[in-house]
Amino acid sequence: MISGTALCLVTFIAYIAWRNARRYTLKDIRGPPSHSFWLGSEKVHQNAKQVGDLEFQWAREYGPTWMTKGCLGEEILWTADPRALQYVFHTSGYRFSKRTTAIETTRLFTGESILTADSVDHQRHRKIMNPAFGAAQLRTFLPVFRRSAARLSQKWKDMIQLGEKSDGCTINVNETLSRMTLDVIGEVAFDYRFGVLDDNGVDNDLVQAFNNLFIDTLLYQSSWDIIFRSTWRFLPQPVLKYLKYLPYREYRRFATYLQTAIQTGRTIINEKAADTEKGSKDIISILIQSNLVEDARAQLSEREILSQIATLLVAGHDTTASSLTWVLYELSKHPEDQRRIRDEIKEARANLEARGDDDLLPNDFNNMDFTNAVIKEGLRLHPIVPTLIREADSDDVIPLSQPIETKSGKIVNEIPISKGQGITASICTYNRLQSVWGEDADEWNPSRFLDDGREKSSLGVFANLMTFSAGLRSCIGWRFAVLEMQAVLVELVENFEYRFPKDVEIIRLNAGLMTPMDEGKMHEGIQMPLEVSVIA
Ligand code: HEM
Repeated sequence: MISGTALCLVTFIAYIAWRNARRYTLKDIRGPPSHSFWLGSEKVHQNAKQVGDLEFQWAREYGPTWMTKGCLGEEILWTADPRALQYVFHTSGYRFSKRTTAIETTRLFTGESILTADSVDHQRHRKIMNPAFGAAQLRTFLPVFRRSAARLSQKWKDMIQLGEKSDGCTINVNETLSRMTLDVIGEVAFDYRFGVLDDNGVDNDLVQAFNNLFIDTLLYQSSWDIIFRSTWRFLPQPVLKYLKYLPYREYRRFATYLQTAIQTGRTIINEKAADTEKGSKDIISILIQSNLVEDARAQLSEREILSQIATLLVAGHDTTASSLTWVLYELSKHPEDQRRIRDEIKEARANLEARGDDDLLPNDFNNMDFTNAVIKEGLRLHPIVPTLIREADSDDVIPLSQPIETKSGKIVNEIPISKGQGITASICTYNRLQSVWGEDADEWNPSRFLDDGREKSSLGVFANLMTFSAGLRSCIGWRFAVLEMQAVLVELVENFEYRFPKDVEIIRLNAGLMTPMDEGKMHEGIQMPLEVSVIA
């Protein structure tokens, strides 16, 4: 028995060694030492005290492109180099696919969605979803953003009034922002009222299934799970289909969420079919209409449409809530920037009155230069998706804007790679490169975005940032997210003042998204306690 197991293990390792043998190796590229054959630097990276800390250190030591060892001796190319990122995410179209581990993990909680589709299939998803994210459509969502922000504002005022201190109280801003953005996505994406901000919807099955999903599944993965996931790229697709049945807690959590989202989606779609009079303008209704006008081969199947519901819930609410949370965190440390935003709001309101309009429109938000600079700076310093993982579909050459010195002392400005080469794009490092953002790249300085020179090279879909990714697979919801952030930030800065509490140490953890926690109270889960007081 033991010799049988040993034989299987030896054969498997020999197979991996054979798969790892490539035309081009990265052996000459510098990088941190590997900690073990089985885990390489993977666990050390995933369990780093703070998201980004190791990458920032590696980039300082080796330049913006380096190599680490992954599981089972694999070589992984890391890059934050602007030209390399432009090449992988933009110029090459679909030649750099998402890696199997990333796709199959995402499939566990979104099913056959836009996030897991590749190439021609992805184009089909994107074409049908695009109309729901256009500028005209977004304008119809703005009243929902404003209404929800006003409800959140009222909720905070009630909390402050009920609190012990009359001049303010400490609020875990991430928690209530997340509830608000969940209500928003329910309403604008499916015309569905979760009502979680008012506590009515907390018992909702979908809300329950989503609650802490990524903390329970992706934060502090076990060694065996990290190694197990790294073997997925060796497994044939028919075998990967069975991952969703694995009896482990993490896999059951994903499966329960997906099943619940699909069931809820079915109910929503049946209700829409029964009420054809309503003419709904939510994302799923638009998607269904745009699907109907496509010819049969280009249409999304019912299962694929249902999967978009699971996707929009995951991609479209905590992302914006976390990004806003980090902006408020920075503002709580920079009261002078809060005041500058308030001045800008006053000016915009005066213009509004002079025009005779009722409320701020997308253009008014776009004209608030400093407020937008604050949003961009928040997205730059705190990209909630800190890394993106890709794989070369064919042999290729990665161009670099910043040449690197190899172990043998050569200076190279391009790196030849073999088919199958894993590439990790370090978004958080790119967003802090001094060569792009200036010497104060590690510091909070929204004014950098008021200086036109900073945005001269253009990577990514927004403000030269990689926070929403770039190219064909960039975030479809980035305009949605920016408008929602503008509307909510204006409401929350106009009505409240923020201070960072004493004795709190916020750290950034990797739970799928970059997640804030209070170092002294990790057991309390996601935390961003800020002292909030009402502006009289
Ligand atoms: C500040 C908020 C947001 C950030 C930072 C963000 C970031 C990203 C990133 C980095 C990707 C690429 C993921 C990958 O390649 O694996 C992505 C994709 C995506 N995002 Fe966002 N996102 C945000 C908000 C939203 C919102 C509000 C929606 C929808 C309402 C949304 C829907 C999507 C979808 C559907 C995709 C998949 C696109 C595709 O594969 O073609 N996101 N997002």
